[in-house]
Amino acid sequence: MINKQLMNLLKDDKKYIVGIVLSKWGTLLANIATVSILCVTLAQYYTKKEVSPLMLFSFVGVVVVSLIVKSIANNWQSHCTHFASSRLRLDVRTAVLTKSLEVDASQQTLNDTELTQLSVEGVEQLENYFSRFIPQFFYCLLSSLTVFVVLAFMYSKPAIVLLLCIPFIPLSIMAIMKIAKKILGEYWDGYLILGEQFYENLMGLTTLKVFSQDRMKQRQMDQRAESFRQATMNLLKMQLNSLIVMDIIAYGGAAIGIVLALSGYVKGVVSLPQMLIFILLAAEFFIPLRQLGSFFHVAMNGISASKRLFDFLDTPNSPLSKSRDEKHTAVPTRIEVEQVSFSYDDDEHYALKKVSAVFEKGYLYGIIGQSGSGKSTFSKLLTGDYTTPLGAITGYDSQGNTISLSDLQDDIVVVNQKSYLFEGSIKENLLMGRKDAQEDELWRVLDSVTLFEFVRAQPEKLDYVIQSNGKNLSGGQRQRLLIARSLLADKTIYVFDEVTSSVDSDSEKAILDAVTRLAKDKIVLFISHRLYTVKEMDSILVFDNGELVEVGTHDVLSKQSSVYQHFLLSEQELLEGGLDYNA
Ligand SMILES: Nc1ncnc2c1ncn2[C@@H]1O[C@H](COP(=O)(O)OP(=O)(O)OP(=O)(O)O)[C@@H](O)[C@H]1O
Repeated sequence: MINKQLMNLLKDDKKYIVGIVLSKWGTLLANIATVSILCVTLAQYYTKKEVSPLMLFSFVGVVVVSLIVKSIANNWQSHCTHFASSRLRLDVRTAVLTKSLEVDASQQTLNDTELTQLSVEGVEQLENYFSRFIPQFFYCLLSSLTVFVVLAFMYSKPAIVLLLCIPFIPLSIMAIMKIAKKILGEYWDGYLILGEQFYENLMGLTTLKVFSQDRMKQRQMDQRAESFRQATMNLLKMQLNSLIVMDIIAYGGAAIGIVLALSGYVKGVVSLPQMLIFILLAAEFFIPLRQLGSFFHVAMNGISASKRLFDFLDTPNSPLSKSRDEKHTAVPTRIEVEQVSFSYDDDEHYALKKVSAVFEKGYLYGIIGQSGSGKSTFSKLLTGDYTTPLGAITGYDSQGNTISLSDLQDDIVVVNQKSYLFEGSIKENLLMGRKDAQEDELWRVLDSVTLFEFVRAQPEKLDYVIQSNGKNLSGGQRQRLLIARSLLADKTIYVFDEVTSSVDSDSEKAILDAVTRLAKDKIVLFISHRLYTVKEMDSILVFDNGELVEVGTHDVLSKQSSVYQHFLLSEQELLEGGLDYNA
């Protein structure tokens, strides 16, 4: 019932749980005092047909003090609950986000949608575990003991009977837990799959409409929603059934206690006030346990969500991940790639096979190859999206000192098809590259990608608001803005992956000019499947079927490399003589 791994999450916040338990206990003591004085007063009135002034004074005094204690305890309880839950939510969400940055992409057990759902809804459910279930669990132990002592003090036999009924509730909870695990597993699976499909269909809605597949997808979603509804109903059914079982135990136990107290009174073993106190407190004996039962169901949801979160948090970190505080100072001027191989599925199919290459500062490297030849995989290994134990990638500074790949990655900026522009002003998006950049620097980078005139023509200038992922920009403008942001970051190594693949010829020229200027004092890798874009570059690396087959300038390769010549020929045919490469 108490999950060790979950409890470890609380760290220093255990004091809030103690606070909640003590405040509940304070309320219970106040209740016991009120019930006792009420019963004694009623008994006096019943036997003497009057209430003495002292008794009345004691009654009012105890009720007022109890109300004050209860009000303080309630306030303290909400304070502790608030802190316990808000700190926990923040801690878990931070842990999940940090982990998602540290895990190698190939090791990710959850996709982005699942991660979002678990971090939002899953963490909310987890909060119930800590702020409701756990305090109630400890409170139950304390309250049962307290009420037992009070009742046993008056009439021990029925008090012991009540005590013997108690284990039935945890036992029934444990029995239900076994059945609940499977039902909750189905519930969460259904929830995550539904969320994932909904998100995917939303993202691809235009495509679905274009191909008239939206109705079909809608039907699929309806089916999924229906099975999720059924899983939710099964969960509710299970919860209601178990609550009935717990009600029978709790109220049945209280009824037995009341009957025994009444028979004790009839036999003259207990006095009238004792009998009344017993009757009223018998329910108090079971109510916390009954509440524990209902909190348990909510908590089970959190435990089930936490299992998935813990599986994710237990994923081993990428060997390249490191603390954000560790900063290296050496500036890389050379990268050596030695015999690097990589397979996505750890099987026989290698996306990269024994690739060796050298990249130096001040040079622009074009990387080309047919679709699927391994170009992007190569860039993902450089940037740390994926890691491989096969081969080595090492950096060197100008003195020849080595720089590890993880340090090297601090100096790499990549622009690819997945690079994102956020909803906000142009300025805000640019400042993500370097937050302390001055306005004149922003204009300079805009100018270097020929966006200066476009931005200046906007009435809001740099405050012109772009929609999410640059929806209100043309493809070329979007791509140029992404490059401007990367230039502002002023890193040492740049990887541009297919940045000209979907832009007009003016944007393409602007991008190529900017990249060529950048390479004068940086290491720049430019991945493209269009040969003519890399023709002027200092060195061209030709990938074929995962292998680096040729390296050289256009002039050398076009004379010596059969793969390059073949590539050249097929592209020329495709463009139907539109470009003369040997010009
Ligand atoms: N995430 C992935 N999981 C499994 N296999 C992958 C993954 N990404 C790429 N591959 C495979 O790895 C091989 C190399 O792909 P890669 O994306 O590196 O090629 P590319 O040269 O960049 O192609 P393109 O020019 O079309 O982008 C291909 O066989 C591809 O199917």
